[in-house]
Amino acid sequence: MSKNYNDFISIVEKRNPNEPEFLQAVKEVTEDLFPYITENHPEFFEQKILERLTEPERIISFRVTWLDDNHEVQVNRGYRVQMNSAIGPYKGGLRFAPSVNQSILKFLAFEQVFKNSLTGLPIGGGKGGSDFDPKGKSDNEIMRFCQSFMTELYRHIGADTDVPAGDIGVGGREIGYLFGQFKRLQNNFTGVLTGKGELWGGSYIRPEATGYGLLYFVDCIFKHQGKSLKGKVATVSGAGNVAFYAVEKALQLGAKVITVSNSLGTLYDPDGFDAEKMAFGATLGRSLDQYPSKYPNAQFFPGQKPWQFKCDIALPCATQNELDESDAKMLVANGCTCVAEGANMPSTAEAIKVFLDAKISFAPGKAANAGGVAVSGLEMSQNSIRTQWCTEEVDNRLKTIMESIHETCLKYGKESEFVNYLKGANIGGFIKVANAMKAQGIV
Ligand SMILES: NC(=O)C1=CN([C@@H]2O[C@H](COP(=O)(O)OP(=O)(O)OC[C@H]3O[C@@H](n4cnc5c(N)ncnc54)[C@H](O)[C@@H]3O)[C@@H](O)[C@H]2O)C=CC1
Ligand SMILES: O=C(O)CCC(=O)C(=O)O
Repeated sequence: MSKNYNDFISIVEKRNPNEPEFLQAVKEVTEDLFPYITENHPEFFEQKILERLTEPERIISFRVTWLDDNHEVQVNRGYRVQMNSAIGPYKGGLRFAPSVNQSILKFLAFEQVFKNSLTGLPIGGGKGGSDFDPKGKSDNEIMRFCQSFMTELYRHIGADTDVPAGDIGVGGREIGYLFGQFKRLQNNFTGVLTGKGELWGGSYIRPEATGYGLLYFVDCIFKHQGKSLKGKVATVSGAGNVAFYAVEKALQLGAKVITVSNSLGTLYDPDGFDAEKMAFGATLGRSLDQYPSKYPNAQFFPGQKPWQFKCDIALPCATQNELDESDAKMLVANGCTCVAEGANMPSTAEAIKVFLDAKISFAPGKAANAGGVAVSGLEMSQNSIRTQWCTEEVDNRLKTIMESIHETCLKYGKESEFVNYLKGANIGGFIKVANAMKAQGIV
């Protein structure tokens, strides 16, 4: 392998043309890994560990044909990117969104490898999904799509091979339809998916885990600085699974949350949300603009992002590249001291540079949002030993895992003036996978 970083990147660029998100994720990780390997593990260069890590073990792409409610034939494309299985079965969510393409799934699968390693659990990395748009579809259409998707995917996954879960556009309902079809095809009740219902093999706290875990991580950051979350003002983007439970836990920890958002715009409530307001917000679906009719101090800003509002903590929980350089500059100028990513790669490379230059606490998704996949890993364990742990047990384990990820980030990311959480997460996630690859030979 090339020991020159620019040569390495230009090879990856040539091998993956037209995949900007994947290249962005590779650069975000390998910029930290290259100097670390040079200094500590030059043997990884001979073994081409980085070149192997950036080449998926397998990519499956397939046609998904289904009938809509008007009896019209619809055709979508399905994918599963099986990125790396050095430390366990492939593990990672399925995304259903019209923007889904191979580049996005490869970036997500790549990130997942490091994230899953950071949890300390024996899970490899993968990701999948489809360009199917669930918005505006009936329940029956969603079910027919999920059944058709699984009719192809089932032959590539399994409890010890590859265990998908949810992501954008895939929640408990979709996991139910996917699981039902897998069971019908295989005549086999097995832990092949996580995020299952609590009555049929799911783990308590899985729906909450990503958002709760994010706040447990932020709590660690503040405690490490001898501070508390009490009274801190937080801005949140997104209004889905991750955002909702992030707001809930932030409120429980004493923070004041003033925004949520969706692709239509941002809802700003200067008085802060509370449990009752959140419950009302949850009834609105995508119509967040209806919220001020009940809480007139609030305002909906169509087409705008939450980062213009003064805050101590920013929690991007919507989607990739939703926070750019100008947003980052605004956050820093307004006194924000902590940005923790609930979404995967929500900050652009330029935004990250602004945060690192300003030496504020920047917690990348692979560390800060690892709580979701961690509880998925715990769901796999519960399925294997045919038991179900109570809510408190899972929540305690989640907290412990987030604390240990924070410790790993400190171990590899502590610099003289501040903690470089990005570097800490990149190196901490890499080391176990690289050593496992080395032990398993040239495969
Ligand atoms: N669900 C999980 O357990 C995990 C999810 N993530 C990541 O968290 C993010 C959110 O996922 P979920 O909450 O599960 O999905 P979701 O489908 O429940 O919610 C996504 C939310 O983001 C909003 N959104 C989408 N595009 C947007 C845009 N361009 N601008 C503003 N808002 C936009 C949607 O309106 C929706 O409110 C994704 O990046 C996902 O990969 C990361 C770890 C685990
Ligand atoms: O729970 C899982 O397996 C995957 C969660 C996920 O997709 C993610 O961490 O981005």
